Amino acid sequence: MDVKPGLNGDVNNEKHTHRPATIAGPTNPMVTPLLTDLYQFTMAYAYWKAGKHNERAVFDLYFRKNPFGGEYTVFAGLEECIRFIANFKCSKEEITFLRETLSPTCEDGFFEYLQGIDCSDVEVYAIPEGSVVFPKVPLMRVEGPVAVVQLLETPFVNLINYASLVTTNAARHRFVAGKSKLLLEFGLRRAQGPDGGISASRYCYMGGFDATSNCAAGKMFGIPLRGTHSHAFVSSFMGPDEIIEKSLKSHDGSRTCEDFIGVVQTWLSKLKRLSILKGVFAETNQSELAAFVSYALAFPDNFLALVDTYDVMKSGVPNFCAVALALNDLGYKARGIRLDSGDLAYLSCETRKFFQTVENEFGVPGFGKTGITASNDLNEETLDALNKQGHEVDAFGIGTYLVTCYAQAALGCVFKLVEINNQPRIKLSEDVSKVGERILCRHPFSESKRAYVVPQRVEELMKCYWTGNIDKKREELPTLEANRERCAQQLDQMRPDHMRKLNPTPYKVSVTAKLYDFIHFLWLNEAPVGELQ
Ligand SMILES: Nc1ncnc2c1ncn2[C@@H]1O[C@H](COP(=O)(O)OP(=O)(O)OP(=O)(O)O)[C@@H](O)[C@H]1O
Ligand SMILES: O=P(O)(O)OC[C@H]1O[C@H](OP(=O)(O)OP(=O)(O)O)[C@H](O)[C@@H]1O
Ligand SMILES: O=C(O)c1cccnc1
Ligand SMILES: [Mg+2]
Repeated sequence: MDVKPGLNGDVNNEKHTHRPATIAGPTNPMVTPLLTDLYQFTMAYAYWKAGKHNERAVFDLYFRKNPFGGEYTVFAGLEECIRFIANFKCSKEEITFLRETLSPTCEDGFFEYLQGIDCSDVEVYAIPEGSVVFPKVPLMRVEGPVAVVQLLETPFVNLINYASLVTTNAARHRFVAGKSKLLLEFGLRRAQGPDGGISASRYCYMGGFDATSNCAAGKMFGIPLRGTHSHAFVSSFMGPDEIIEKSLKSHDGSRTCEDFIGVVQTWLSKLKRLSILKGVFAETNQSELAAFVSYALAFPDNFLALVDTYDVMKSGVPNFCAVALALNDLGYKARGIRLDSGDLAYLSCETRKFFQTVENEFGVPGFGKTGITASNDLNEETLDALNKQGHEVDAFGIGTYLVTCYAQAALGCVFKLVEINNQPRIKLSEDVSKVGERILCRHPFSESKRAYVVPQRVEELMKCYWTGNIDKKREELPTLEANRERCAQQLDQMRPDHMRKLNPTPYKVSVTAKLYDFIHFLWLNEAPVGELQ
């Protein structure tokens, strides 16, 4: 089943002028100023009490290690951070709650201050969402009054962590599956709660999946919806006698077949009589056939059957072919089958042979190419194993391992203070070099590792996504589709040896000689010097 919702319902798809008057609030209404750790509020109070709350601070958000044993990560979740700060305001109820929660010694002035704060003094610079990023490289730089930015730590890390992790997981599944395969995200039932499910669908699409089974995500983000049917549907039928309404109009509407099930039975007999299929199957399960016929009558344009409820080769596939051939008589093209158990490599190859036999024996052009979808606890390893064995699967439906990020539970993003009141300063802007200008690139920590490089392309990674200063240029938030394209383009530029699953070649991020000197100066400055007695 294939449904392509319109792109309405997503504020992202609204046409923005240069500076939209408003940015919509967070997708999840649970994302409020209180969605933070208690210590952010206690620190905010202590900053305020010390008269430090308005000191200008800079925090960097980054992660220390690529997930899944890989050499790359896809950055995601930026839009939600911007939606959050664009609408940051403590409600009266939230202030009352904080007043009751924090120590009774906290002065009233603090709560008046809290009531008044928003993020108009905050600036956010970030790498565009959907970019391929690497450990220890700042993904976001958040500048503003220290007490306010401190409150943003937990929600920002929360919004980036899973988003980037699951986008990377999706990208990794796409890399193993190959570009030609259709990837369907089927994880909602196994996701970590409703937000986990919605986020998984959104970010798996960004990371390279083609569609989701999650209707809410389809509506909210315009992600194409796809689906088949379940075993319950098949086992709910007792036999063909249950089907009362047996007629089906032809695709062009010119005629009506009054006994569709009769035509299906005739095709099943013809299949049975084919000498080439002797020994492949005999009697098929009639309740399964009834289920397939019913689904075909309901969706003649989009007929897809789950064929493993009883026996794939002895029942499911022949039953599917009988229904598909009857639909073909009426000008419909069946979409295909889904395999959800057993040896998916073997069964997909056997099914393909069966389809090709039908095409050759009955002269139905294209029948051999009827779609084969596979599901059942798939992950990077099983996709890789299927590739190595050889298979005939066109589409993979992936749930549990994808959306729960089973192979690694968290990315481990951090949000660290790097500057307060201009101390210490890292003037990255001065480090921008020019194309053709030879520069020394250094390993950030290993002194002997360095190389001269002549840049072919110079690109400023960080852009300003949020500022209250109306004279400053602020990047518009790209659509999900644009982020998805960016992600695909960036992944395409990666060398395959950095992408492979087993022992990928380390991707080297160097620093300029100037930054190297600066890091080492700071480092040495902070390290205490011992005194030998
Ligand atoms: N050819 C294959 N090579 C490697 N892994 C495969 C292959 N075919 C299927 N798998 C994977 O093997 C696992 C099989 O799971 P399991 O042992 O539960 O089998 P099943 O067929 O689902 O059995 P059951 O019918 O009892 O649920 C799944 O993770 C599936 O993705
Ligand atoms: O296997 P996943 O990657 O999580 O993909 C989603 C699974 O969810 C559905 O069945 P469910 O697992 O609910 O029941 P089943 O195992 O009995 O088919 C579907 O048939 C898939 O097998
Ligand atoms: O549509 C499907 O086939 C589907 C959807 C969710 C989970 N498993 C399968
Ligand atoms: Mg299952």
